[in-house]
Amino acid sequence: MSLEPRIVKESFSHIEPDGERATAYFYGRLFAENPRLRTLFPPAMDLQRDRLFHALTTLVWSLDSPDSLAHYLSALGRDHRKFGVRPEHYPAVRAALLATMRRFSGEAWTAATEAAWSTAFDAAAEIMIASAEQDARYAPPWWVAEVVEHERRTSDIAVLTLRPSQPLRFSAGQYITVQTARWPRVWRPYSIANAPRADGLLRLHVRAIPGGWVSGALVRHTGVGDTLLLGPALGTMTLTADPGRDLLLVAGGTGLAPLRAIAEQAASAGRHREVHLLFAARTERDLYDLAELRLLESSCPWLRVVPVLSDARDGDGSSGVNALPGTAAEVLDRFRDWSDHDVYIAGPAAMIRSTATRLHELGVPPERIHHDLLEAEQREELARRAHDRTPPSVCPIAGHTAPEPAEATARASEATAPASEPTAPTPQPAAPTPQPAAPTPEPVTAGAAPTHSDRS
Ligand SMILES: NC(=O)C1=CN([C@@H]2O[C@H](COP(=O)(O)OP(=O)(O)OC[C@H]3O[C@@H](n4cnc5c(N)ncnc54)[C@H](O)[C@@H]3O)[C@@H](O)[C@H]2O)C=CC1
Repeated sequence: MSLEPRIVKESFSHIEPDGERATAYFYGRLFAENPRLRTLFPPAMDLQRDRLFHALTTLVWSLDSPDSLAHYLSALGRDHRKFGVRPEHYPAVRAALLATMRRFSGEAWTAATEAAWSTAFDAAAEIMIASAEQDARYAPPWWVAEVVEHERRTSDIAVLTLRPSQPLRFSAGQYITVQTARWPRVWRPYSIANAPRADGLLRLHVRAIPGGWVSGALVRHTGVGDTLLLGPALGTMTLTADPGRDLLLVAGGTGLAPLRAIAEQAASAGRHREVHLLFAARTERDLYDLAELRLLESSCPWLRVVPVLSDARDGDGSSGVNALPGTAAEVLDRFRDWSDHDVYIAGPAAMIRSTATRLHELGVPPERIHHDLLEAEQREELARRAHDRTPPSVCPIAGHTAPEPAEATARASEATAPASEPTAPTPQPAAPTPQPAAPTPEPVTAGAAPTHSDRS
């Protein structure tokens, strides 16, 4: 049977306003019919519901664009290997999903709607399963990586250098998900801040956000010699083949990470494209990588680095680093005509929006402005919800000591990542050595959506 995007979208619009209740029903149904699956998930399911709904929304609204849908689902299938998802998990999810749609569509649910959803789910599952199987031929489901350098650049920002135990293939601009021994089963996304290197090392820029379990652990409780788990590289904001255009890179805060990687990639590509890198931060203190960027700049005549400080308008220290006052969007017209450049933007969602809008006004065609706005928005929404949540009365992860006050709120939300099978536990602080060859089974919906989600 052929895909019926119109029917699927129409019926989805019935449940979309009721998404929160529908996803709660979905998981209730899934676990009622497959009690064994419940043990694979953590007690607090709220963030997990958000992720499922995001994945479903992406799927439904991409049905008209088969290429981008296939790309999205392939990445989702590959990424789900780290949860131990197997083909036999899909029918349980299919049954729970159809039951949910039926329940929340009311009289709008017909035989034709059911057939359209069944076909859409089967097509999606087929792509995810095939992608996972193909990936399994040359890559592990996850990587074990040793921290070989840990630099605290500010009180809340650290730059980590990691050595994966096996080669981890990626393109400059992509991100990986990270799990710490301190928070088993909780994965958070971080961009890789370097282009691929012969020695395989990866760098991450991490800001500890309020209520962020993983970011707090990576910045404050991780050191050289510690072990992390990494998921596969994901994301589409990569450098386009050199069309002869120069580059403008606009970074906001730790959004610098993927753009640094792209600058390095451009440098290694032979003909040097001229690169302008605007590093926008709030205060001079937040220019956590400026010293390194200046070093890079001094050895690369094609690179120009410009710090921009939004909260230092009255000469309160910005002069020391020769920064422009204002936001990235506000200073764009002080340089040159960007209309013949390829532009990449990374940082807070609002900063991406205002910068892209301004560039458009300045004559840069939209197809030359690259960013991950949708992921940034979802990431911030998840981080906001995580911050708003009340802490659980008991620690959700067996064997952990009581949370520190600053981490308590985070636990309530970040414990929503998929849990692993008891027989093959994910690494604990004392024994952080998972076996890539023996992934732990997870339901297919676990960790859905490469949201890049909350970079918390
Ligand atoms: N760590 C990583 O690997 C990556 C992080 N990101 C994202 O980048 C963001 C960086 O956050 P922080 O370092 O805390 O940055 P921040 O909040 O300190 O802001 C960085 C810059 O963005 C500007 N900005 C912030 N809000 C704005 C608004 N509403 N309108 C216009 N400009 C605004 C600030 O003025 C500043 O110049 C996070 O959302 C993070 O998720 C993106 C890619 C990679």
